[in-house]
Amino acid sequence: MELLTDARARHFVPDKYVFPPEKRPALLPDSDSPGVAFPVIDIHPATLSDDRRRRLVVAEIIQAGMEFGFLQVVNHGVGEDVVRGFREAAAGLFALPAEEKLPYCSDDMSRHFRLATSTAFHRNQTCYWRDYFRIRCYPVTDEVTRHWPSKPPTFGISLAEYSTAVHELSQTLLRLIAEGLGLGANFFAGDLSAGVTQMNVNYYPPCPDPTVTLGLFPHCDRHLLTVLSQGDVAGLQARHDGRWLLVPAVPGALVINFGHQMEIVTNGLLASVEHRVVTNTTAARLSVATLVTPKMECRIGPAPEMVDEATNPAKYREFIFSEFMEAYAAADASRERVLESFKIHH
Ligand SMILES: O=C(O)CCC(=O)C(=O)O
Ligand SMILES: [Fe+2]
Repeated sequence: MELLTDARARHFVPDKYVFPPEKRPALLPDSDSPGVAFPVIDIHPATLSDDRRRRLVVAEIIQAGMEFGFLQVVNHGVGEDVVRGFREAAAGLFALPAEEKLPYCSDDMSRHFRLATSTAFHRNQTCYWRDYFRIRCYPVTDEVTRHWPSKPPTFGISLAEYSTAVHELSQTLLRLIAEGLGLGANFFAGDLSAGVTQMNVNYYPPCPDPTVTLGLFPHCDRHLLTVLSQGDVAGLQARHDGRWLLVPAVPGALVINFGHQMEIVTNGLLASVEHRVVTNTTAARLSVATLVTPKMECRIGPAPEMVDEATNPAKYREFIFSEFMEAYAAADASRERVLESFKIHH
C-alpha cells in the first residue's frame, strides 16, 4: 500500500483518483454557502452554570441539530495547546519515513491501530484523495494504549490528553442534548456512549485538480456523536436542502455532528447528516474525528420519550449495536441501505 503522503509531488491526478463526471464534486462558486450561517455555539462553563443562559444554549443546540445536523462549539474546554499538541503529533506520524509506517499499514478493520489510504469501503473503485489512521483512543487504559505507536515521541501523551478532554466535552454535550429533548440528564451517559472511542485522523494532501477528486465519499457516521477538529483548512461539506454546504473553518472551534445512533434514539429528530470532503490545490488538510460510540452489546432503539404511538410512531426497530456495525460494513457505508434494515415501515 502506498500512502499519498509518501508519493512524489504530483502535477496531475493519476487515473485511479479521477471520478466519472456524475460523481465529481461539482464545486460551485457558491460552495462556501453565502446566506447560510452554520451555527457556532459558545458553551463556556460560566454560560452553562447560569440556568437561563444554559436553557438558551440547549435550545440553540437542538435547533442547530434539527436544521443542519452539524454545529460548531467554541469555549468547549478542550485547551488550544491540547488540540495543537495532538494535531502536531498526528502530522508527525504521517511525516515519518515510509518504512517506519509500513508495519502499521493495513485494511484490516479489526486492528486497534492502522494506517491506510482512501477507504476500506468501495474496494476496486475510484480512490479517495486521503490517507488516514484509525486508532482506539478512549478510555486511556493499558489495554487501549499498548497499541499506540511510540513515534513521534509525543504521540501517546498528547493523544491521552486530547482524547480525555474530548471525552469530557462529549459528555457535556450529551447532557445538554438530553436536557433539550426532555430525557434524563444521564440518558446518554451509560452504555450509549461508553464503548471504546475510535478516532479517524485524516490527511488530505494538496491535490492538483479538486474538480475531479474527492477526499472522502458522502457518508453518515455510524456511531452516536462525532467531535471533529478540522484546523484552519476547510474542506468538509454537509448536505443541506439538497446542496453541499462547506463547514467553515472557525478558529478554535470543534465541529459536532450526529451519528446514526443519535438519529435512531431520537426517532429521527436529530438526524445523521451526510457529509463528504473536497480537496484543494494549495494546503494539506488534517482532520481529527473522534467517534463517541455505544458499547457493542448496547440495546438501541427510539427512546420511549421520543415516540408517540398516535402521532409519531417508532421509525426504527430495536437492535444490538454490534448488529448495526455489521450491517454498516455490509452496506458499504451507504446511508439508505444500512438504515433500510432497521426501519419500521408503517
Ligand atoms: O475530514 C473531515 O472533515 C471529515 C472526516 C469524516 O467525516 C470522518 O472521518 O468520518
Ligand atoms: Fe464522517
